[in-house]
Amino acid sequence: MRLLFAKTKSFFHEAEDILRPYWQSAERWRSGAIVAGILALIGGQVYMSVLFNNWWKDFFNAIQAMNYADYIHQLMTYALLALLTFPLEGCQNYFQGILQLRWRRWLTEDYIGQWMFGKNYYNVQQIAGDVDNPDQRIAEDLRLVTEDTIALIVSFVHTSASLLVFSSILWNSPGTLKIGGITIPGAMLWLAAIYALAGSWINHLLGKILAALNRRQQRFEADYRFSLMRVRENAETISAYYGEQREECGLAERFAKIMEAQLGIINRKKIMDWFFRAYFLLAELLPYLILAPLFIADSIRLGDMQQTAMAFVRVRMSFWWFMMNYEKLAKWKATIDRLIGFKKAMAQTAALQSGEITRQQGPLSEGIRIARLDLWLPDGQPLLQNITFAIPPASRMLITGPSGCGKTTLFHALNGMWPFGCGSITVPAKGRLLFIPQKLFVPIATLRQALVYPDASGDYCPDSMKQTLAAVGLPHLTGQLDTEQHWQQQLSPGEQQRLAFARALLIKPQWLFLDEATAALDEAAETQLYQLLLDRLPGTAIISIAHRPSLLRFHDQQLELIKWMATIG
Ligand SMILES: Nc1ncnc2c1ncn2[C@@H]1O[C@H](COP(=O)(O)OP(=O)(O)OP(=O)(O)O)[C@@H](O)[C@H]1O
Repeated sequence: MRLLFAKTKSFFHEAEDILRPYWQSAERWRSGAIVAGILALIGGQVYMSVLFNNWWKDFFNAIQAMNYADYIHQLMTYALLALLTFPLEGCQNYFQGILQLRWRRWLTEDYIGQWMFGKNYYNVQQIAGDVDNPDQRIAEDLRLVTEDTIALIVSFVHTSASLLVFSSILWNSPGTLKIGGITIPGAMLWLAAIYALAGSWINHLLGKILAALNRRQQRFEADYRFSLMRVRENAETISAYYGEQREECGLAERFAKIMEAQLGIINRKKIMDWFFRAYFLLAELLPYLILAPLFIADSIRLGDMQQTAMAFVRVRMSFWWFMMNYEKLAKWKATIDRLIGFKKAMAQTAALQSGEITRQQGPLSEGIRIARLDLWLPDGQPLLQNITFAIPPASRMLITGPSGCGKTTLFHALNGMWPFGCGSITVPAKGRLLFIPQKLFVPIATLRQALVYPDASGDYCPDSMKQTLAAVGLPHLTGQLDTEQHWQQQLSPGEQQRLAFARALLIKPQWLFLDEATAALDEAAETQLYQLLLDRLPGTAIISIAHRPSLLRFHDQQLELIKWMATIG
């Protein structure tokens, strides 16, 4: 029990970290006003339900007295009450929706910011742990957490207010219970409370596994969606390998996991439904077991019996809140758990970034300097050791070495993307570094935007874009600057590499890092593109990773890496 209490306390503490920041943001006053509006509407609804409760008494008393005029009068009153009630709930739903929208927008901006900050979106993939599908956490979990938190709190407040009001009605109700000759005061209230709380507890025991089952299912759903997306993204390669059967098997395996998780949830819900049905059937009858004998003995009037029975239902339903919302609470907890995982992963990656590789800024004239740099794999195994070299402005360096020795990782370290290691990297405070990675990224956008990614296309002159495209061997694309396409799928790997050179020529960085940037091109094209770089960017330092010795003539230094150390030639 103590363990359960400690666990619950720590969960709510962590949940507070997810939910509180919005209510401390600049939006808190506006949203606070919306919350005040919702509370006022809830108050109005509870007040109306008390009026309705009184109406039931008067209505049945009119029937019992066989008073037709009063009966008609009660019907008119009902119509009036109904007219007043309708807008209250509609307005409350509207305000709830607006509040959810604002909260979700704020959280989404905050989470996207955290994800993008300090290359977290990349670094998070390097660390082990519970960091699956961050995209789902941002897109779906933030929607769910805002929707469900508001819905649960609003319904809890509504229920508590109803409980308070109807408890007092029930406490003063005429239903009495005698045990051993002793009259129990507020017997109907006790009965409603005990029955509902006992039911809620049994329901909790039956359903406590649901949170874990829901979490598992959400994870499998996200994995499945991601696999489908990968098939779409890599359609060409899969098709070239005739990989359909393998993909079908993979998708079927992932889908089977969803089925299995879903079945677990269905089975658990089935047991809970059986219990719920039996519980509900008895609950309907319960107030009349006490009130009907009193009515038959002529101790109470029909209207009093109906009013008490209605109040009994309201109190029972209020105590039942936990049971009614069990599944929603389980889903809400699963969502919060996933967001806590996301936050922890972001904190973990932020801690990695402040690792043992020191990055500092230096004067432009001294260029980039690397001193006593060791690089490790994420599990701590050494990759490269004691690397010291400098890249002066406008110099040309070729980095070679056997596959897997750590060339790309060295680039990642220079780019601030590899936190595992120690030593120091000094980068000039001024002057732009541009990295052209092995796997080029071409956004789904207009060619104009794709060409100068990540810069804004409006900063570049269309004529120079066209001229550069023609110079790198893509003259057929000059007329398509405003065409929006999935360029990565449409362009051949060689064309994508030409596009990367065009990007470098337009952006004109002071330091240009090329990671096997001509691997998909023939030697003639490679020569032409490198010559273009030397001619058009004479002030740019070019650092290339390549396997082909033919590139040596475009560079004046060679850094040869072998696993665990480096030699400069
Ligand atoms: N996130 C990671 N987790 C574990 N190991 C990694 C990770 N990233 C890279 N490695 C490993 O580090 C080693 C160096 O990889 P890197 O890509 O730097 O090699 P490379 O010299 O550029 O190879 P190539 O010439 O084939 O491109 C490889 O053995 C690779 O498997």
